Amino acid sequence: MGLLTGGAAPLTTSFLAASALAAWKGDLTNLSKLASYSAATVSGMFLVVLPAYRLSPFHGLYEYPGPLLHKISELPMLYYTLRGITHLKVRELHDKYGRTVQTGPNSVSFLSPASISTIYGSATALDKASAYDIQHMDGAGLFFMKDKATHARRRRIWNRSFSDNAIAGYHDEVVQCVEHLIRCLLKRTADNGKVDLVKLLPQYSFDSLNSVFFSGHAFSPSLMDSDDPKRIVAQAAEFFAISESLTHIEPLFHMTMKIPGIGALLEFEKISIRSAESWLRNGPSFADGISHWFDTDPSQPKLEAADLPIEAETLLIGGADTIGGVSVSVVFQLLANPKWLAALRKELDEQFEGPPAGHQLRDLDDLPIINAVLQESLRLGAPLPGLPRLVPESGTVIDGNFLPAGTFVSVPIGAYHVDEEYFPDPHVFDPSRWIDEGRFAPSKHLLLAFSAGPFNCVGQKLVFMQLRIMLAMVLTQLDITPTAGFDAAKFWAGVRNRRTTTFTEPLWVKVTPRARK
Ligand code: HEM
Repeated sequence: MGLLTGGAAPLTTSFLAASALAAWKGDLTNLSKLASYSAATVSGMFLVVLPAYRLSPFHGLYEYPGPLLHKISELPMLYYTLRGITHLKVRELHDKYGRTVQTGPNSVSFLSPASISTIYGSATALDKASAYDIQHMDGAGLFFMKDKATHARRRRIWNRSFSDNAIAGYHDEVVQCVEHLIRCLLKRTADNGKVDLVKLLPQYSFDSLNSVFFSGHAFSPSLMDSDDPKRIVAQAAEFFAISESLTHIEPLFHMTMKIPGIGALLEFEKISIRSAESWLRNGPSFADGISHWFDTDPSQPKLEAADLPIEAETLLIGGADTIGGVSVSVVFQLLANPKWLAALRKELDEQFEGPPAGHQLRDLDDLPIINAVLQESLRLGAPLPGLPRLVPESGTVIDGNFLPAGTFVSVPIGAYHVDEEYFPDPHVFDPSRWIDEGRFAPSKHLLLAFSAGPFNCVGQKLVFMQLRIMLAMVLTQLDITPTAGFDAAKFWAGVRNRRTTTFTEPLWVKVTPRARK
């Protein structure tokens, strides 16, 4: 991960000190000489010695295939991340070098179900890598916890918000938010003749999370009404993108955070702190998501109030930014694949006569097409990239390869999801790959969008519930037509991924009340 890692840090330091001192020869009268010898030595170190070491048989990853530039420096991966194209570039690396590729001086990427099981799976899961230290808020948050025992204790608290009962309790809030979305889609179309889904759907997603988890106390007014003048959606995405990029220059992270101007990018941390304080001040107005963490049952572990800000940050990014991006992807896929839009509408029309009443929306779990459409959209548009894990002291064997202690390993989600061997015709949007004998079959293939094992996504049931309700209500009540000039290939080529999915192209549509035949 880091520029100085790759097993070379001790070697680097000793070499540096020894060569600068040797050149200086103890001449106390000329300290500036020491400075210039040191500068020359540091440059030599970075330009010659470190790369030579990283390419040498003394380096633990010598045997691993990968491009020379990646073997000597983390900079290529940093560059791809800054451009939001890591998922595409890592796929290209695997196409060229095979199922195992060295992507950085100390990082190896694997592409196989067996490696998923070794790296992330329950029994053998490796620890989270130091990339998870890239945050500087006070308090301890689930997402950033690396120690498995501490993590498991906090996870028990979070799990309470995602029990079947808890999720059923969010149903009315979710329905009300989609009703609000529908009004907003119609109003923006009426006002401007069209509406940009890239802008509106993430606003909807933040509003929905605010209602469901914060009883609406995180921010006010709603982003769909205000059009987000404080740029909450954009700031969350920028925050996520910066964190992802900094994982490649991790040793410089804390230094970077002190640079004037960079701190302003952490405005999102302040939003999270204010959201937590507001919830604590006002309290829940129903059994909202956060209220489950402060359960009054004395036998249950509770969250410390001091940890709420960092957990609020996880909620706003992990729970809202993700669903926002996936909502755009799923609607885009339906517009780009009218055959599947028609199939989904048919399924919904057969299930409901007219727009479904709120209570009817509780029974969408068994409908094959709506669930398969979501699963397929998550395959092609998974928001999170590779999730780095750390090889323990003893080293480990993955796919028959020995990895030395301290190596960062991962399975790149985007590259895995378009692997021909596991997903034939991988770039084709084909929900039928998730349907078996007329039923939704999520385990027909291995989807990695929510990761696997002890650190997997705690919110996945809520994701499906929320997106199913959105699709069912919107498609039974509205007609959505792309505006003239809709270019599916161009839109999809503009998808960028840096832990957050962003879109360089707008998705303009016209929305009208549905004309029923
Ligand atoms: C489409 C939507 C979502 C996707 C694709 C997604 C994906 C993921 C993935 C891949 C991870 C593992 C991250 C890692 O190991 O670094 C994760 C973790 C997590 N997700 Fe999600 N997520 C989504 C929505 C949500 C929602 C709605 C919530 C909460 C409201 C949520 C809360 C979390 C939390 C708290 C973690 C950390 C879990 C742990 O360490 O135990 N996510 N998510």
